Amino acid sequence: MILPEFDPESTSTADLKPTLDLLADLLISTTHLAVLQHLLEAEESASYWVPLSTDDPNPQSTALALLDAGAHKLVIPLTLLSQNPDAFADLPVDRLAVSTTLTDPQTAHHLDPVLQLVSAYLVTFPATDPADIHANLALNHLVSLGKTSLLPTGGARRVVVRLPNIVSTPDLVAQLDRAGLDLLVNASDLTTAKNEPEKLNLGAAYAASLTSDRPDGLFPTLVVDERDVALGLVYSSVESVTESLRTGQGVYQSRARGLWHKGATSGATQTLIRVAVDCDKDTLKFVVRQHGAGFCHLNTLTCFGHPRGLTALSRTLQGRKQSAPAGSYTARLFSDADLLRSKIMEEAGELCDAKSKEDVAWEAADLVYFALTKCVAAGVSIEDVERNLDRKARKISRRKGDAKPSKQEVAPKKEQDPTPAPIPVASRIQMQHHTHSTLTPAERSKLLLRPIIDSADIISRVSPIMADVRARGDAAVLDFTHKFDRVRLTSPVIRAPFTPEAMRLDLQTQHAIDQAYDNVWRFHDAQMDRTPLVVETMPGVTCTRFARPIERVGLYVPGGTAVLPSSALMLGIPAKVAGCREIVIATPPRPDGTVVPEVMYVAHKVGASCVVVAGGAQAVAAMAYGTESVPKVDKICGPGNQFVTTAKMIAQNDSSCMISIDMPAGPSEVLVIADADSNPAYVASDLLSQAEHGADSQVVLVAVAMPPAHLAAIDDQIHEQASRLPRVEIVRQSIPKSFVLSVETMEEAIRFSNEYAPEHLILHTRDAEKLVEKIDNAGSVFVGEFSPESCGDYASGTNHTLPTYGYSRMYSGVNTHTFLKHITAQQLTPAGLDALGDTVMRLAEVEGLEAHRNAVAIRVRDLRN
Ligand SMILES: NC(=O)c1ccc[n+]([C@@H]2O[C@H](COP(=O)([O-])OP(=O)(O)OC[C@H]3O[C@@H](n4cnc5c(N)ncnc54)[C@H](O)[C@@H]3O)[C@@H](O)[C@H]2O)c1
Ligand SMILES: N[C@H](CO)Cc1c[nH]c[nH+]1
Repeated sequence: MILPEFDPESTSTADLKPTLDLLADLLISTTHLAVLQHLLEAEESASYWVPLSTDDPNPQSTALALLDAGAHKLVIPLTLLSQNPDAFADLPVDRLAVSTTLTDPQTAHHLDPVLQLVSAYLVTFPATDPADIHANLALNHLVSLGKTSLLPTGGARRVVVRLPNIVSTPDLVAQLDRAGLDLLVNASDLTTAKNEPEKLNLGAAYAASLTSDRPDGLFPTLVVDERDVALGLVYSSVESVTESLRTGQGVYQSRARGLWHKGATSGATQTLIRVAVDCDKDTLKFVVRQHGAGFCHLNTLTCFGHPRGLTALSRTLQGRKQSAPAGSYTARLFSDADLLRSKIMEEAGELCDAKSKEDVAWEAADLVYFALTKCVAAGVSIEDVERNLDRKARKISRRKGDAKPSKQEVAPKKEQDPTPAPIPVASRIQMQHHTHSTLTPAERSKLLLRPIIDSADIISRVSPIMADVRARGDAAVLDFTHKFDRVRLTSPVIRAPFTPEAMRLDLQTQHAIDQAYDNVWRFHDAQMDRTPLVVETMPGVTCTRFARPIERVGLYVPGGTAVLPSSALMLGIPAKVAGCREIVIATPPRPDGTVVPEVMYVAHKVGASCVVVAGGAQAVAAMAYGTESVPKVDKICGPGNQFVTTAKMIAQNDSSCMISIDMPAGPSEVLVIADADSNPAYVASDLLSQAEHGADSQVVLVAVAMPPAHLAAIDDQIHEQASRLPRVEIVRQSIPKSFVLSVETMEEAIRFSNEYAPEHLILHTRDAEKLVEKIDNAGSVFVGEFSPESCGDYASGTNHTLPTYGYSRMYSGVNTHTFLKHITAQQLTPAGLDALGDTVMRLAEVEGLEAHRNAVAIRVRDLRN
């Protein structure tokens, strides 16, 4: 067989790539990790062999990362493998190949010691004479290695040779094949075109390895769908294989009609997904995506009738999605996400409870039905799910597979693990890169946007929750807590005074909270408006403005993926400084139904009247409308996920509950401006500190006139630091959605940042303090390399509840004024009224408001008589 070699960084062979993918095995000739990563992520059906570089400083972890990312075979240079065979000894043999160049045939035996470690040899012979292939000592030795025993996982070792000084022809392929050797052919030497005789035709080269035991020389060809369901049996010829690869369609050899482009007349065409050959190379398998009524001329999917099982269910659901009658149960399932969610949860519960074989099969079938409905509703096919399973199966570093804490009814109390987390090995964690000068205006505008949230969908999920809490009060809050937080509580409220046990902390934590409290208090206390504003606008006319606290405030402290006692400080302190009469704190429960002692301690310090043990929209609704036990408040403040933020917005617009909110404070973001003076490790650490908040966090690096090596150092730091984080799985989701923007000047950087209006802005630049006056939009600015955002997040004094999504253009972050309202007053003396009277009366006349005019006229008349 041939093994094509493809260079992803060369544009000249890019057009051939989709065809090469059809042949399954493909050697990718780059050791550029980011490029490999990108290819592996996009891979749908091919099997990539990827090389490991001899220069790799940590080949063992790169090997694991590449295999986890989906590489089918890792090609390790012989020097690397021989130096440290133990480093690769635990990796699966069927996923490893060894590569070497043999200038001296005598050195072929150097390959012997690694025999047990690999399932393939990739050997380059720079000086092989084609006439001498069989006589060649080294090749013969390789042939014998290839025939050495079966692999532990089944299958045979492959021996692939690269003969750079020999022109590749179908005859050469056939000759090598008979000796048990495969030929490596560079993609630039291959073609699918009919009129490029100087190149090797891919179809002819592929077919050269086939043998036929039929008098007509045809090859029986099994046609299957992507799930390997047999659609029918046909025949192929060299010509039809060539044509099929050229067109990417199912093309066969009809014994009656010659070359047969399947579906050309019926419309039931096939997209070719993969071609494979059986173990003795006399039968082909074509994996196709079948279009139209089906493969069979009788309009059934297969020549053996209609499909069964998952294929049948998937097709039925696809059909129903197109045509289920409005109002039918299936149509409701497709359109009502909550109904479908409840069914999936219900069936999952029933499956867990099932005992007998029959019951388990019955309940599993029900669950699969609703799970597949969810897939079809989301445009996901059963083939997509199987591809996903296959990808997961290729991962070799396994997760422990414990249930997530939020999915356990009652989780044991977390113990602090004294050993540092091991470095999780997986694919490279990397931000996208853009260059400002090459962006079109549309591309630039797109970078200014945040990941889109389907607000209509979230509103439709949050509104029923809020309505239910409004109607059923505590009972609804408890039900939603059970549903979303998996905890069955008896009361949603813990009232002050809180018990010492509930607030018990170790001394170090208590000291840290106390110090943060003092700094945040100092900064917010300084913001307090204690002295009324008094202005005599004209003699005898005195206007004043004075502040009063908002009486009752509700503070939301997030607790979904991380519990944030720091948010309790950031909200509770300004509320207390402002003098709010009632402070209510809401936060989701832990799996055991309690609230973390750190939040309880802060609640106590700020004088909260109670802690509402609920999260999400139900907590917001409880504080907005009030329930039997949750006090109704006048204003709700605090950050949270999309459910929390949407609930706050809905409540604010519902005049029946009369509340206000602080601002939309959604998923955390940071924009870092860094220049060539910056420290790559510091820059990366700041970006990661926000990327770890949630999968929807967005972090941006604006790199000013930064040399490529400096940028690469930041990239490397991001990967290295991220790989060590306990929340690496979250970072893995947020970092690829985030981006680096290279700009040439500081002016461009500031302009972009002001338009982006980040929640946090960090300046890693020379003379950073001089830039501050140029900042027009940002929630909070961190100036210079020794001012990490973490200080503001916890303890320096500024507030961390800040506007996201670009709302820093018009909103301030939480501050003491958030909890105050301002009342104005005025007092006029007789002389003042006499002096101002005519102006007011004239303006009232202009507006046609006679009673307004009269209220002044009646007094002025007295004063002037
Ligand atoms: N902008 C800021 O100032 C700031 C500050 C701190 C945190 N944050 C952000 O706050 C967010 C906190 O989010 P979180 O999820 O960790 O905690 P959270 O407390 O905001 O939300 C958790 C709650 O969401 C509810 N929920 C979960 N899934 C649901 C579903 N499918 N339907 C309805 N409700 C559901 C549950 O009741 C759960 O208790 C993060 O995005 C973080 O970045 C922002
Ligand atoms: N960075 C968050 C504001 O977006 C606040 C926070 C809390 N804990 C840690 N950080």
